[in-house]
Amino acid sequence: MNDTPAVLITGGAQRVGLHCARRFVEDGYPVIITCRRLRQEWQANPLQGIEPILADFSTQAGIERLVAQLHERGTRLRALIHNASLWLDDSHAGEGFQQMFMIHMQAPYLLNLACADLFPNDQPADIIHLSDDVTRRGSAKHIAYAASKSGLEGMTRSFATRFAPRIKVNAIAPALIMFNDGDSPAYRERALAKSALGLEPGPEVVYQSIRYLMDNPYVTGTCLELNGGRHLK
Ligand SMILES: NC(=O)C1=CN([C@@H]2O[C@H](COP(=O)(O)OP(=O)(O)OC[C@H]3O[C@@H](n4cnc5c(N)ncnc54)[C@H](OP(=O)(O)O)[C@@H]3O)[C@@H](O)[C@H]2O)C=CC1
Ligand SMILES: Nc1nc2c(c(=O)[nH]1)N=C([C@H](O)[C@@H](O)CO)CN2
Repeated sequence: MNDTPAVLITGGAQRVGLHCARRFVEDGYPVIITCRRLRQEWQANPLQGIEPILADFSTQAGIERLVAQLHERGTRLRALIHNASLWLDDSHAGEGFQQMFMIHMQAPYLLNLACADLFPNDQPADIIHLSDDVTRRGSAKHIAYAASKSGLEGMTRSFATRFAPRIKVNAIAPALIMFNDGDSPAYRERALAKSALGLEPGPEVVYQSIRYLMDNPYVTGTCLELNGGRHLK
């Protein structure tokens, strides 16, 4: 059995998380991802080097089940990457707020507290929170989403203080990384125009940012901007 500590990516079954999971495998890391459902396509094309664990963070019990599973199987962690996310607008009102609080704040909070002991003491250790550039200015249409991501960024500093010097804790605040299939041409044009660089970079820039934070021993308690110069517009 490979006893190299694993990289755990929550919500890693698609898009940014799955890209990063595959890149970590290419770079020699064992990878665990969480997802709420296994993908049909994995029957014909199994995930190489990536172990999926079913986990739903919409309830505290679901989060605690993941904690128990990781301890029961003796998981050792190199990095815990909180990628799982719901991007809901405010038409979802209180239910949406509750769900995004659970996924963007409660799950990282409980997992960080309960899984800190899974990091070996004598090796580099990282926790990385995936936030959003929207925390910089807020969002008129995603108030609850922005609030929950702001809370996640605040926890970055708190956990960095609590876990230093053993575990580094940082956040990444991306702006547009990759569109969703249903995004209209008009929406895409508007989104691209919001940044100085005006591009849809794709998920590799997130992997590069994660590796920067993991490979640099002198960075903790920070939030790395990854926004194409949106703050310049
Ligand atoms: N894409 C972009 O342009 C941007 C992304 N970001 C951030 O980067 C990260 C990755 O983005 P992206 O790949 O688009 O994310 P997705 O919207 O594709 O969501 C990632 C995963 O989150 C998981 N998830 C959702 N709800 C729950 C839940 N209740 N319990 C457990 N897991 C859940 C889903 O897993 P499953 O499908 O298995 O249920 C989903 O696959 C996110 O944190 C996002 O907020 C920030 C700015 C821009
Ligand atoms: N969980 C998600 N969060 C976000 C997504 C997404 O697809 N899933 N997408 C965005 C947008 O790209 C936005 O940054 C630009 O329109 C934000 N967060």
